[in-house]
Amino acid sequence: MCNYMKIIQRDTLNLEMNAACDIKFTYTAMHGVGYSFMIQAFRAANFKPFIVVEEQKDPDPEFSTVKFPNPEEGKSALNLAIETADKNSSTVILANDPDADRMAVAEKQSDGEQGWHIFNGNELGSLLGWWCWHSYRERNPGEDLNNLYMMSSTVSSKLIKTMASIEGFQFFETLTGFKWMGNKTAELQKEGKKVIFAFEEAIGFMCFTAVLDKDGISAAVRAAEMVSYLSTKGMTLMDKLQDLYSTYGFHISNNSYFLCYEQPVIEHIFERLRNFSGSADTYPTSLLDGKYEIETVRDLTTGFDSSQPDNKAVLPVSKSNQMITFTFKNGLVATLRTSGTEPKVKYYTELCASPAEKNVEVVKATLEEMVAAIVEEFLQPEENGLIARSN
Ligand SMILES: O=P(O)(O)O[C@H]1O[C@H](CO)[C@@H](O)[C@H]1O
Repeated sequence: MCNYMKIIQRDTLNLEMNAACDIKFTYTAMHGVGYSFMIQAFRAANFKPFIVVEEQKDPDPEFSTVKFPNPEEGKSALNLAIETADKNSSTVILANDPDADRMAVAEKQSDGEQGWHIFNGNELGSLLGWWCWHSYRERNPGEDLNNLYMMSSTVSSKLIKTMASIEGFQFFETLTGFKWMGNKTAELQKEGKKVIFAFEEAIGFMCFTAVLDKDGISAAVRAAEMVSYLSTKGMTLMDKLQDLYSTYGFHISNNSYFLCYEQPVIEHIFERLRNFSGSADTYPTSLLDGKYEIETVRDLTTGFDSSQPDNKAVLPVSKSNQMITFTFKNGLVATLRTSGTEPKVKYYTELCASPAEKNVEVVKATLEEMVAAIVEEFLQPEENGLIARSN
């Protein structure tokens, strides 16, 4: 067994439990490189072989069976995996992107009418973060939590931050992109600290430290192990997610983007927000005519951060990337930024509710209303000719 697979095995909490697991997993490599590694990794963690999506198991530069070979782009990328799973009475799908550094999970819901739930990156980050915390604690009970870290990018869900504040371990936030989290992990390790999990909403996960980067193979094995564990408790992934919400409060996100190929238009959008009342650093102060008030603004293009005593942002500033975060009084955090890799203006929003709020529909309705207003008032898609995401 190669060293990487030995680490996968070492990080496995319970080999006997996995051997006894009777949940059927379906796996797709999305026409990429993951298949042979997943076979080995499943074996290393003592799982029975998974069902593979035959048409997508080998590298194919044409990605012949999918419109976008990116499990992050929504349901259509998983159509064939869902068909395969249904044919084989399999209830959990594990999917890598073609270079197998990211991972998606779908679960068949027990209420047949609900069909398959494809977990978004924030939901998976919350679940995998919990699993890494749970398995680490099982193996290291009573260990000093001052040296134990999880991290996520600043545009990802804050559920593991809430978890850290309640459970007592440490949380660190970085800029978008795994280089920040990988480097921070290496830095913390040099100081003798332990990092057990890092993630970003773009379905990138570092479960323990087999690789100091996002890694779709180890993440898929850890997800399977979490499913295996939960099944011994009569629970599904969805049940566990609801359980996390009831402990830590609903953390509901809504992320999307517009395409924009005109650099001056992008600059106009962000400059308008920076000069909202006609002079510099006068950002919007509310949404919907004062209905939702903004508490603080952080602009990582200029370095302004009204939440800091000296108004200076803590995270690194880059003049060549547009990125503004608005924190609202009701707990919504919204970031607008330009992608570093594609012609997109992205928005990331999350409403973190208190555990006392038990009605998710209330949270969802508020989030929906606020996101619609952020898009209309801040991005102004019609005036700016932004191209809506197609799905
Ligand atoms: O938004 P851009 O800069 O394109 O970055 C994207 O590229 C990375 C892909 O995993 C993630 O960090 C994602 O957010």
